[in-house]
Amino acid sequence: MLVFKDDNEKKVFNDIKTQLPDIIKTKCQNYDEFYGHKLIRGGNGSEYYNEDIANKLIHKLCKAYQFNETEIRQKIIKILNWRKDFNPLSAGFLEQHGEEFEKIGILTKNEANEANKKTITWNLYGQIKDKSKIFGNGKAEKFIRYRIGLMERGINLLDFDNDDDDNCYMTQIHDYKGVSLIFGMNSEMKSSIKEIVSIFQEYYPESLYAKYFVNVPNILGWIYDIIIKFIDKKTSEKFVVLSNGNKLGNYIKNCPQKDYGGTDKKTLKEQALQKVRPTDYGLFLLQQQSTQEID
Ligand code: HEM
Repeated sequence: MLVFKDDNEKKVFNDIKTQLPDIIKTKCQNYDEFYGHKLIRGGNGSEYYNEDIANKLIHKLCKAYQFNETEIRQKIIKILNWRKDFNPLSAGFLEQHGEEFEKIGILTKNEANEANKKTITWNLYGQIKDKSKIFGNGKAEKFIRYRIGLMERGINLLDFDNDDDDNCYMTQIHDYKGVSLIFGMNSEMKSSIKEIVSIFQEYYPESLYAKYFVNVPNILGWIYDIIIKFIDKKTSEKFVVLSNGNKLGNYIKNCPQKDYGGTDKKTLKEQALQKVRPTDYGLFLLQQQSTQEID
């Protein structure tokens, strides 16, 4: 159910919903997909429109920008144009990113977990032994597409059609186990992190519930201090840093017992989802792109 604090919020939501077809037509190159779903009725792929889901996503956008109508309009234009140009659906479901990236990213979904901790993206960044393979010259762009691809697959595991709100945000975990204590940050690594963080902040509103950084050696606290400078307060309030990975079970009860101190006997690798399917509309758009490319 959509919750409005007052009549003004409801009015802003209704105004945005009414204006969306025109905004999308005149300012967004006709691109009407957000988080895998169709935001407006009619047009190409009209059979994929689901009003409940569209309402939920429009409500998310309103909430993200505190129901400020002008700001919501501007952000929608930015987000949809970015989605059209960057093509995160392709990064998530079509592109092959290479084994060196894939082995550090895991997605899990556990219905038994607490609300909005059911869908989890795990980033095993401590396993990066050779920084140059990920952040070396010219690699950064590939890494960014991989990371956004993982984000998109995570978004696809969320439920926007349920009445309850218990799986419409995701949780993310960074595991720095194994990280070298003399890990320096080269400029390419710093700028990649900065870019990913800014893409998440700008283009993935209301998607993150909580973010845990585990197995963080105290001696690397300076990295946190550098990165936190370019994170907005609304995002950083969701961060929890744990030097001991086994404490994660205090926050996510059913996470793997092994390494993370939860109750689930399955290891993280055993829990990892092998394949995530795009939404029907996402698949339709991807198929259309490949037909256009062949034409
Ligand atoms: C092994 C060295 C590290 C690597 C390769 C690494 C990698 C990354 C990457 C790629 C991101 C972009 C956001 C994402 O992928 O979700 C990121 C974000 C971040 N990292 Fe690390 N990191 C390292 C060490 C650390 C350490 C030691 C800390 C201390 C807690 C830290 C804290 C953060 C924070 C706070 C963010 C921002 C997250 C966000 O805005 O979503 N990182 N890191």
